[in-house]
Amino acid sequence: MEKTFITYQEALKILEENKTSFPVAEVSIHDAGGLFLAEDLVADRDFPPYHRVTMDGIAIRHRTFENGTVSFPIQDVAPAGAPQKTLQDANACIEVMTGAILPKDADTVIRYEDLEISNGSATINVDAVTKRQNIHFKGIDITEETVIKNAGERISSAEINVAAAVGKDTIKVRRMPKTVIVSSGDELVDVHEKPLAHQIRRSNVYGIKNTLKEWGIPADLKHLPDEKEEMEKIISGLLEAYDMLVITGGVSKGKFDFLPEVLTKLGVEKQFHKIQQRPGKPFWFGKKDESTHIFALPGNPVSAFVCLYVYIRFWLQKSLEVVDGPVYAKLTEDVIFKPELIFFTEAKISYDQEATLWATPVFGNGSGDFVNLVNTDGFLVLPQEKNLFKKGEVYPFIPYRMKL
Ligand SMILES: Nc1nc2c(c(=O)[nH]1)N[C@H]1C(S)=C(S)[C@@H](COP(=O)(O)OP(=O)(O)OC[C@H]3O[C@@H](n4cnc5c(N)ncnc54)[C@H](O)[C@@H]3O)O[C@H]1N2
Ligand code: MOO
Repeated sequence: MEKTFITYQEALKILEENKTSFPVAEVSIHDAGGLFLAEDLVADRDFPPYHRVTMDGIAIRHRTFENGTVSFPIQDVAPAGAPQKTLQDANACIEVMTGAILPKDADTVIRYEDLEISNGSATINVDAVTKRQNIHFKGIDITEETVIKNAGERISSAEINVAAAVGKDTIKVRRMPKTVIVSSGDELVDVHEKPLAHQIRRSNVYGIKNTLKEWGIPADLKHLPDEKEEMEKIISGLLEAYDMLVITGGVSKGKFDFLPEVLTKLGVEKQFHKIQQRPGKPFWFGKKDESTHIFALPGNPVSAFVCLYVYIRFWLQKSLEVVDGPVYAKLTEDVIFKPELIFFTEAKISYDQEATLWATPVFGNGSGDFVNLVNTDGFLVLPQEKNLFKKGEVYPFIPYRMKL
């Protein structure tokens, strides 16, 4: 019976065929972290832009030292932030500070720790002084007009540093989809409410919202009742207002699982419904007018989590043209899984001293047991074609936890 559902690979193929491209927006450097570059970051000058002194001390001409001079009268002081000085006399020195421009006609810097300073002279008290030491030479890191980071890459703090250094107070980025996360089900009350005996809090959407935030996508939250007309009215408005709808619950076979029917009625074209997998089988994906993408995740929190990290992440990566190879981990123990489904196993990871990543399955009580997610780090992808997965075998691993 499962065969009427599509496979994991087929689902990925359909998602890729339905990738979109996000428009370009210009944002302040303060808000660009985590977003994707829509322009190259280019060096506006050499890095470093001048011969930069890297130690506090004196600058000399090395030839003079080579010829036997160890005491140098101090001609001047060059602080960081002052225009370049010139070493007027080859037998003299200039005191230089870290970050200063190397004085003209000097070629070597000796740090204060290797000097004796008295009566306006610096005496070198070490034998070894290498020509050009303690200087970060102009353009050695990168030269003017070189692309430092290509468009398409994600902006981390390292790219923010570079953007600031090249004078970009605004950065062109991909504008992420305007997103709403929608819960459904009359058993759900909001986080600040006290649930009655037959109710639970709608926890799911808060976790999904946080994940999307980590991916650079702020999202609004909405709730749908299990009532067809009301559901239709609300979703119709959301389809107008948002680029991406992430809905949880109401996609299975229950008497109140109206969602697929309502979406179809509102002109959303179904691309697939149900995948040969556990958990997350009832996952539904569709789009409206090429512009609005709708991901209806199963209500069970672990299933929703799996579909978010496996499929929504994949669709976003394809839409942003992110190239991201899989992470692999080794099983610490045998796993037997009989159903002919791909199995996304909750697992905890650890590294051993050979730098091998190990994954230990931590089985909770099914896809409703979201407390178990607190004890794990991601999902091990155990393929459909096998039933026995042996200790030491390597499988793709999809992490959901960032480790510092
Ligand atoms: N006869 C069948 N029943 C079910 C099937 C099936 O194939 N045939 N599939 C099962 C599977 S697998 C899943 S997964 C669930 C998915 O059902 P729905 O997507 O319709 O989700 P709901 O029924 O609305 O909710 C399931 C479960 O999750 C809780 N939930 C829902 N939303 C939230 C939320 N925002 N925060 C926390 N918890 C939430 C809800 O209370 C239910 O307990 O269907 C199986 N049934
Ligand atoms: O496969 Mo459904 O996704 O529980 O548990």
